[in-house]
Amino acid sequence: MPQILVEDLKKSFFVSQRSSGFFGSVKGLVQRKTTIVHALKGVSFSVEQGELVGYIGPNGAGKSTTIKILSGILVPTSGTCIIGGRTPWKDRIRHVSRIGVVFGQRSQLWWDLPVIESFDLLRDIYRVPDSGYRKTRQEMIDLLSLESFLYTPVRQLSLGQRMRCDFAAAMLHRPEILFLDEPTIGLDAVSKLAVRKFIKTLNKTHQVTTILTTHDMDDIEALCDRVIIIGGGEILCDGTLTALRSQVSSRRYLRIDLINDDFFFEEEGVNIISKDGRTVTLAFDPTKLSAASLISQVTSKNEVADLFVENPPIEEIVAELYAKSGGILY
Ligand SMILES: Nc1ncnc2c1ncn2[C@@H]1O[C@H](COP(=O)(O)OP(=O)(O)OP(=O)(O)O)[C@@H](O)[C@H]1O
Repeated sequence: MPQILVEDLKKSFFVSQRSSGFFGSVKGLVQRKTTIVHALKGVSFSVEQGELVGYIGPNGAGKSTTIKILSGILVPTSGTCIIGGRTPWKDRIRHVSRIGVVFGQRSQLWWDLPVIESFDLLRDIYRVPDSGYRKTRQEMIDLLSLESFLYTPVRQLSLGQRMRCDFAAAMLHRPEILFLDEPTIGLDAVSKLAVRKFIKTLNKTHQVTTILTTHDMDDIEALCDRVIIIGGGEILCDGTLTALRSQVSSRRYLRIDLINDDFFFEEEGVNIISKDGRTVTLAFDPTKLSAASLISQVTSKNEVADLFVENPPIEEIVAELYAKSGGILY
C-alpha cells in the first residue's frame, strides 16, 4: 500500500459574485449570484514512502487545493485520500502529528516572539518529548545555520532567514511526510540553494516523503526524480523528468559560442532558434540527426569557441504539455 493514495479527488468552491458600484452592492444584499469553481476534477495519484515528488502546473491549476486537502485543512467535495492509513480531514489531530507543512507565502511562527520561543511553543503543541525535541532542534539549527538569529523576533528576520526557521519548525515533531507549497518563492539564490540542500538531506538521510509545489523549475531539476503535472484541476502527466521530456518531444538544443560574428549553416530539420551576438542556438531532433554529426557539420563551416548540447527548459515542456491538453498558457 503506498504511503499516500489519492483517488478521484474533487473539490468545488462556491463563489459569490457581486456587481460593482453602489446599486450593485444593494442588489447583492437581496439577490446574490453564485458561480462554482471546479478546482479539482478527479485527481488520482499515489506516492511511496521516501519519494520526493514535484507537483507543478500553471497558476490556478489546483496545486494548493490538493496540498490543503492532503494536509487536512480542506475537505474535498468527493474522492478518497489515505495517508499512512489516515483520512486527513477525518483524523486531523493524528494526521498533523505525522506531517510537516511549509507554505512559502505564510509562516507558522509567532511574529513577535524570538524564533526559539516559537520552537518551544510548537514542541508543546505537538507534545514532543523534551529529549527528542532538543536533539532535533539542534540538528535543525546546525543544518539550516540558524544559530545567529535564534533570539531575534520573527518579524525582524529576512525572508530567507524566516523560511529556514519555518523549515526547522515543520520538522521539530519529526514528521514522516512533508508538504511544501512554494517553499522557495521570493528567496535569493543563496537561500534557495540552502533550502534545496535541506530538502534533499531530509529526503535522503531521513527518508521523509516530500511533495513539493513550485513555479521554480530549477527546484524541480535539482530535487525531483518524479513530477506530477496538474492543469485545470486534472493530472496531465505523472512520471520521471526524462519520461516527461520524451512524451512532449525529443528536441534538443545546440548552443554555439562563435569566434566571429557570422554563422554559416543550413540543414533540413535543424532550426536556428536564436542568434544573440556570437551565441547561436539550434534546435534539432537527435533521433533524426545525432548531436555528433550536427557538431561536426557546424565546426566544419564555422570557427567555434565552445558548444553545449542542452535539453529544453522544463518550463517549455510544461507549457507544451499544457497547450496540448487544450489549456491556456500562463
Ligand atoms: N477558497 C477558495 N474559494 C474559491 N475559489 C478558490 C478557493 N481556493 C482556490 N480557489 C480556486 O480554485 C482554483 C485552484 O486554485 P489553487 O490555489 O489550488 O491553484 P494553484 O495551482 O495553487 O495556483 P497558484 O500557482 O497560483 O498558487 C483557482 O481557480 C482558484 O481561484
